[in-house]
Amino acid sequence: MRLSGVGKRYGRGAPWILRGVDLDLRPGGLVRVEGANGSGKSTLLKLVGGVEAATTGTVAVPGRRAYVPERFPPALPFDARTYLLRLGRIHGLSAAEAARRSAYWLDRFGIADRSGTPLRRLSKGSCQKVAVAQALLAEADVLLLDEAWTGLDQEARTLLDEAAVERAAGGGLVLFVDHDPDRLAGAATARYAVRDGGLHAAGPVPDDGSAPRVRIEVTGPLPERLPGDPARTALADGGTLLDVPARHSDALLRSLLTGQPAAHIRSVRPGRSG
Ligand SMILES: Nc1ncnc2c1ncn2[C@@H]1O[C@H](COP(=O)(O)OP(=O)(O)OP(=O)(O)O)[C@@H](O)[C@H]1O
Repeated sequence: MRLSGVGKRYGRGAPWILRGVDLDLRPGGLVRVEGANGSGKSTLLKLVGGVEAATTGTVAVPGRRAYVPERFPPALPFDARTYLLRLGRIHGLSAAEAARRSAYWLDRFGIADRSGTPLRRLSKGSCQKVAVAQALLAEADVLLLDEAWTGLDQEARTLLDEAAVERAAGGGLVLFVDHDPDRLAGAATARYAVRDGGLHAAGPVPDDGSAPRVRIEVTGPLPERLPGDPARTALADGGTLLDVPARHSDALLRSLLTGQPAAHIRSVRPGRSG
């Protein structure tokens, strides 16, 4: 994904919100965007998401994009299931796949019993779950989360944390804004700050090898891609030893347990640090 010389203002004569922004991000990144209120974080995500057009410069984002806006319009004339099905179709899924993924995320967020409720009658928290679900079901190449955790209960926040990590580990690029400075702190691969219309690298999050790791011994066939991109060592008895940073271990274990066919997990142990 690449932004080149991007500027944005909302109308002729209006102040520039962003100017001369260059950004080059690779798949697999989990990127935090920070900045003061009104600095232009949402504007940046909207440009990447194709929701707003750049005033100057070019925005090149390959693949499928999914976006959770800061504010979800609650007055949409759909129930949750119909809305997710439609969004799934817009994301390019077949009707059957859209239905399968909609049901999966409604269930994961614990609102399957409200799938037929009109969105305007759902609580704010449930509505936010639907807003998040529509983006997750896309399994997008670029996932944009604009304060998507706000309004979610703790369980749903954790689920979204894991889903974001999984998307990045699965080769997606995730950009997120959140007021909690610790949001995905252990998992983020880079941070950028929007300031005075410019985008400034706030430093890559160091992975100096000193982070705790987890070792998982499995048997059975493994997919090519796994959350956390674990190091793999073939064992003499045909099993495989997977070694991942601990922050990816939940996502990895879930993926192993829910894979088709599910892998057989023989042991899970703390690994080396440093
Ligand atoms: N559709 C719009 N029309 C006019 N001005 C807008 C529009 N959207 C945003 N702005 C203005 O652009 C500036 C940046 O807004 P933006 O929402 O991108 O900032 P932000 O960093 O995400 O802010 P916050 O942290 O408060 O959500 C603000 O001054 C805002 O008023």
